[in-house]
Amino acid sequence: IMHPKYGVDSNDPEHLDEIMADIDKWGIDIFEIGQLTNNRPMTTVTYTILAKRDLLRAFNICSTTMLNYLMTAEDHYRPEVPYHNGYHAADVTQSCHVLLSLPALENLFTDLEILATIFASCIHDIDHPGFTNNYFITTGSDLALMYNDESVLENHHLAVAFKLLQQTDCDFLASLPTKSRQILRRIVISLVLATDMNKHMDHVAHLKTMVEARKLSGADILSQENYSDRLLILQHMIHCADLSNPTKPLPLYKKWTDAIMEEFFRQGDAERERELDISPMCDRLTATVEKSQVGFIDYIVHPLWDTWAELVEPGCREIIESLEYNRDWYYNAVP
Ligand SMILES: COc1ccc(/C=N/OCC(=O)N2C[C@@H](C)O[C@@H](C)C2)cc1OC1CCCC1
Ligand SMILES: [Zn+2]
Repeated sequence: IMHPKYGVDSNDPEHLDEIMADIDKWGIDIFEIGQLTNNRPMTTVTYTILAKRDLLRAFNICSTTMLNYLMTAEDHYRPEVPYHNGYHAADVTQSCHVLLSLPALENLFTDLEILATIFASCIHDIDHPGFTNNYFITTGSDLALMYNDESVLENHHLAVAFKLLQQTDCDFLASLPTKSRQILRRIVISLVLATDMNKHMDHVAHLKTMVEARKLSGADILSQENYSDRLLILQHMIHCADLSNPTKPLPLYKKWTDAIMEEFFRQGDAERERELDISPMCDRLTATVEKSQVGFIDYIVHPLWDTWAELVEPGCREIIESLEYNRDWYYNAVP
């Protein structure tokens, strides 16, 4: 049977055509895609990317099954959560899609590794409750008990995503040979676990090591990477995509900031209510939004992206310029 062009119906197909023409570009308007697809940005973006990369055909994936899985997965993101919802999943998936196409990474990854990266991106925050790992650990939640305080949310996202494959007509991996399924599952697990912010410093440290190694070896391409280095590059990539909001066009970045701050403030409200210490940046009564973003960029996002940009030189020049422009904008906006 035939499906709509982007996998989902639209109230304005011509306008959706215009927006989706930018699917390979940094800075596509994910919010606009959601408005044109009745809040299905994740299904729309992921299906379009998999079809465009010919991965559905390469792995003999039935479109209907793929769409059943994606819509079911998107239904397991919580629309009432301001930031960690289907829009963020679509954003990280599309951002990884663009990074996978960087010239320095051309022909580096197998189709299975690319399928795994796109799949990991679209489910990496599934069923996110809108509170941080630390909140679940300090409140002694069942989730923290289940995962022994270690990457609590990330383990939960993985368990939910793989469990959904058992639903009727949702196992889009059914026709993959067992060996390929095992390899894909290994990669997806390592990529989603890599989105735990506690791993941030390890990402930056390893990226710096790889940049230095390339300077010493003089090799200008990453082709000779062995399997473990290739997997590490994919882990750094999804972490960069997860922290890419400050590198996007300012109008989009500001929407992401409003969303994450509302999510953090609701956590702060819950902590105040429960007479717990209010987490940093989560107190809506004392927060300094602009200053927090300058700090977020200076201490976390810029060090990460600057090192990534050096590794994939020169493919991320414009992205870094956008980040530095946005940093100055927030710096000047500090009251
Ligand atoms: C556009 O802004 C953001 C986009 C995305 C994120 C995502 N952060 O990672 C997930 C997360 O929940 N944590 C845990 C928290 C304790 O620390 C966080 C630095 C990371 C944070 C953003 O801004 C924060 C940081 C400064 C002001 C609010
Ligand atoms: Zn995320």
